[in-house]
Amino acid sequence: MITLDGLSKQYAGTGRPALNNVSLHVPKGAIYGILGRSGAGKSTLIRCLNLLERPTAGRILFNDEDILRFNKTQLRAHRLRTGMIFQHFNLLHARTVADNIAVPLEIAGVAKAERQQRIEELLFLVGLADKAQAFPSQLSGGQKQRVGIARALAAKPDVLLCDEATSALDAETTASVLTLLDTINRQLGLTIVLITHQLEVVKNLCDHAALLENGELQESGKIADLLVSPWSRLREMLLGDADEERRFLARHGINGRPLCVVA
Ligand SMILES: Nc1ncnc2c1ncn2[C@@H]1O[C@H](COP(=O)(O)OP(=O)(O)OP(=O)(O)O)[C@@H](O)[C@H]1O
Repeated sequence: MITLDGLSKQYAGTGRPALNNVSLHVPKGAIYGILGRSGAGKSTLIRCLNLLERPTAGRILFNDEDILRFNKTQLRAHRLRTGMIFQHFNLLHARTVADNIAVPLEIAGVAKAERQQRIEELLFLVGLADKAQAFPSQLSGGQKQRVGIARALAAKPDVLLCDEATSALDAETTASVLTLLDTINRQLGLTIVLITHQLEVVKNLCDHAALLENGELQESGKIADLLVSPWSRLREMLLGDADEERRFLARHGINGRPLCVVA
């Protein structure tokens, strides 16, 4: 579905590249978590996926099409097929919930009656059917992120990009937003790419993961495969105490203990 091939990004006037020769593959329907510390290059990477940032080298393939070769019309269509949610929600404060969700539909030129129907469906999907006429200032953080998710899904994208989507939320609200993302992935078959510095997000939601450090990809792949690799640092990071380890391994289809490590 998405392939990054030798992706690099050097911001003007900086010594070290923010991304250095990053290659990875996100299969269709995956929930792909990209982990890294502050400054690792996560935001740069996710912003390259809809060309909010333009890489300085490499290719970005969506379904085998190189988006760096898109003209303006193709790029506009690509951005509608690529929904995005943000740490601080980025809602329009003067617009109601319904009118926030309408934004991508207005950009796509969807007629008013169809827009209204789609907004109702989306509000139901994210559990905010009674909040259509509320303003963002009247919502909790978790509710705001649900509006962000509904807006990101409005134009029926193939991919949802999540930029530290739960970093501003408490643990309980984070769990409910992760459950919603999991449901959307299953029900709509949506591919999700998320960046986070929260290990818990990758543990609780993702089936694929990558680790970025100083702009370089350290490792990447299916979590079930990383868990049986003796060299995997992600494996070390993801496995907690014995009980948690048992549950986590079972979730990824690896049962029985002790963990059988294969080369
Ligand atoms: N617009 C910019 N101009 C110059 N340098 C930038 C710019 N944006 C990011 N950088 C630099 O690129 C590197 C990667 O930054 P990036 O924001 O992608 O990392 P991150 O992993 O998302 O960090 P954080 O979790 O703190 O947001 C950092 O060294 C940062 O200072």
